[in-house]
Amino acid sequence: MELSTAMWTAAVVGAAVIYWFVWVMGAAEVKGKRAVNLKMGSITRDKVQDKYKQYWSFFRRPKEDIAAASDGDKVPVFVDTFYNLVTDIYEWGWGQSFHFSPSLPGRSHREATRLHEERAADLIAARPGQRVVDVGCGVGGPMRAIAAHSGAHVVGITINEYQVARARAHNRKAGLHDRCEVICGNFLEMPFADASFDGAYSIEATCHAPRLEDVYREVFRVLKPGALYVSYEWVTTALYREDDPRHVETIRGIEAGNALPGLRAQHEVAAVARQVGFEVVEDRDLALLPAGSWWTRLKMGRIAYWRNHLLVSALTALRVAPKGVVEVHEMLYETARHLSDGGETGIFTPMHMILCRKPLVTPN
Ligand SMILES: C=C(CC[C@@H](C)[C@H]1CC[C@H]2C3=CC[C@H]4[C@H](C)[C@@H](O)CC[C@]4(C)[C@H]3CC[C@]12C)C(C)C
Ligand SMILES: C[S@@+](CC[C@H](N)C(=O)[O-])C[C@H]1O[C@@H](n2cnc3c(N)ncnc32)[C@H](O)[C@@H]1O
Repeated sequence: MELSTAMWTAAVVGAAVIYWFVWVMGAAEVKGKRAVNLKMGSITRDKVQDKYKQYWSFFRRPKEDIAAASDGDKVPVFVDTFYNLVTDIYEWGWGQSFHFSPSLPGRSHREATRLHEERAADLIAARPGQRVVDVGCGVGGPMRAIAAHSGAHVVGITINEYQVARARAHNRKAGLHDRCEVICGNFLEMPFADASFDGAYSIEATCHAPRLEDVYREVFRVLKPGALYVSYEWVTTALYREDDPRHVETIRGIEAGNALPGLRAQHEVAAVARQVGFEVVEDRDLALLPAGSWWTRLKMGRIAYWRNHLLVSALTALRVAPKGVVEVHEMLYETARHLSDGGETGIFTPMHMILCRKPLVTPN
């Protein structure tokens, strides 16, 4: 074979391999987001690396420092930065629902995710004609599943402007835009009138609040008397020991890689709900047996994470993805390891469920 023919053949084969690697192997978990389209939310390309560094130096500190009054107020700003950095990577590698669910034998991750969301809708007895608030809605995976399942009108709130745009685009595409609304705002000061909702839910979102009572008090305020609220909380369990360095490393790793100002203990959740005025109807960990383990999906994804790492490194070298994406991806890889350690040891759960009711009459 002539040299030029060999070179052309190599070029064509190389291009085919890159195409296969990026567009076929690197296909989004849920069609729509691909590696070549990774944006970093509303951060401009040249600022991604700096924003990541700022994020990391804020959240890698011990929770006592983050919780200090002055820095506690900065948490929502850094949570917003976090979601600018990770939203596209989450959609690309996980899908439109940014949460875990118990694995179900014979069912796909997508089905298990949907059933976990529908369970929230059933717990608050959401039904057609009702107005329900999704506290910390992400790009709206749960909102669409819940609106479709229950027939209720869902209003989602997220601190991140980029997620609002993504959620609205997905709602329109799913034909659910007349029943799913999304607004940008802080769930610690919701822009909603008192007693304006028939129900509320939050899925793996209130863990970003520096003080759980602040978000629960807001949910209480916007609910009508008698209305139900369900939350899936990220907490440490009774098996967590502060004097075990491996436990501490796992929990610190989970906090730093997920923009958390400090995980709460499982037993604190119901006490906070009562403190703001709720009646606690049910309070239990949905991860406990007979539930299938939620962390197997993370462990099974390891080969895909390596492929993704090579892909983001190549795209950064080619200047398709902005500088900083590789670091963000590495942080997520690390956090996935801490999360599955937390699940396997049983010291952490992302699905402690609390179901509360706002009393018909609120005592003075
Ligand atoms: C509720 C929260 C988010 C929970 C999960 C949706 C995400 C937690 C860790 C994330 C991921 C870790 C590894 C990534 C992988 C390296 C990459 O190649 C593809 C995306 C990941 C799988 C990513 C997906 C989302 C998570 C599972 C928190 C923030 C309160
Ligand atoms: C892990 S995501 C979960 C999203 C969604 N519940 C889901 O399961 O797909 C957490 C969400 O909480 C939102 N959030 C965190 N802090 C917030 C705040 N102070 N105000 C409003 N939204 C907030 C984030 O923007 C994000 O949308």
